[in-house]
Amino acid sequence: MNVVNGKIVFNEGSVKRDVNRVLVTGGCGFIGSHLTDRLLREGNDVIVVDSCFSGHKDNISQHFGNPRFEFIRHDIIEPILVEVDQIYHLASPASPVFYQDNGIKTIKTNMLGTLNMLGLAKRTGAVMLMASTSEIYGDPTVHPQTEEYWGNVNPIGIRSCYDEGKRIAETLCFEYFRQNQTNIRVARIFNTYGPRMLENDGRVISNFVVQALRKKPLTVYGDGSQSRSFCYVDDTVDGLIRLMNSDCPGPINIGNPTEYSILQLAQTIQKMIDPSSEVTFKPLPTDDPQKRKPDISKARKLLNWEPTITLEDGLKKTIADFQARIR
Ligand SMILES: O=c1ccn([C@@H]2O[C@H](COP(=O)(O)OP(=O)(O)O[C@H]3OC[C@@H](O)[C@H](O)[C@H]3O)[C@@H](O)[C@H]2O)c(=O)[nH]1
Repeated sequence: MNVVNGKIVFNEGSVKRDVNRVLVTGGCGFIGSHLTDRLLREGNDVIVVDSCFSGHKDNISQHFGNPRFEFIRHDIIEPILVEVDQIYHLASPASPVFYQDNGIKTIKTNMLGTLNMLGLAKRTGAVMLMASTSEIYGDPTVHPQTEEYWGNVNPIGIRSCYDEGKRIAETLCFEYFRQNQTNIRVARIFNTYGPRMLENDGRVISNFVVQALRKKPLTVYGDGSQSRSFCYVDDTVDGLIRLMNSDCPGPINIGNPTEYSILQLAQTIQKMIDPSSEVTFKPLPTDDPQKRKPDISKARKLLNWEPTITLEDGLKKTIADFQARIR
């Protein structure tokens, strides 16, 4: 930097930084905290912004005291002024139990929160990665789901606060991209699991693991013929980072294409934890998607990414984590 005729002049390249300043919204959550770990490991400066509505400070407390790390308790439905180079926008309740608990808040987080993050990206010139979801495909009539599929969402159902919230978030991203050339990346994240899921999270893997460990029956909803494809969190995080560092706006499916019925999943977890545990059948929740499996051709081609961790290996790590946390 020089002062010429009383004015501050930056030399070319003088404002270039050798580290990225990265904002992670929802950084206290399950995926957000694993992402934060990896970004810090790779030498980035990380600011986590989280309202702690469904995330927990405990997930990031290992970084307190690290000068490269900051935590701000803030609800992104209100704007925030920070200077950053990259934004990973993950903030939103994601488990059906949590996002349905206060549907209006889920909509506000995804609509107003995304608007605020896009405004921040526009002002700072940061790249903004939107954590969208396979739920935007609703109860899909195309299988496996490609990014070209527009989805089958009930706009007034109990899941729509999340599904439509994420759909409007994607729309906002692409309007900012078209109107302002805001640098966006849209990831459609499929079912993800791993250490740090809450024991009362309500999602299927955490429910089954906790139930089997506590010697309670595994609660299969419906007849268990509905399917999902489960991606271990480290693979998901790797996909998000590759997408951020690519030049592809997306949308891109990030998920594991190996499909299981929910009954198969229950039997796998039973075998791994306690073969004598029971399965009990409960009513299927309204609008529960019948099948889900990502087509990841685009991620393979554009990001050179695919999941590397098998369900069995991922479950071993997840079970060990729950074993250490619960009695
Ligand atoms: O105890 C349970 C919990 C869930 N289930 C079933 O297991 C399947 C998966 O349910 P989950 O709640 O784990 O997750 P869902 O696939 O319904 O939704 C998820 O989709 C992708 C992400 O964006 C979100 O994390 C979440 O909305 C559903 O068919 C559900 O009915 C059970 O059979 N028993």
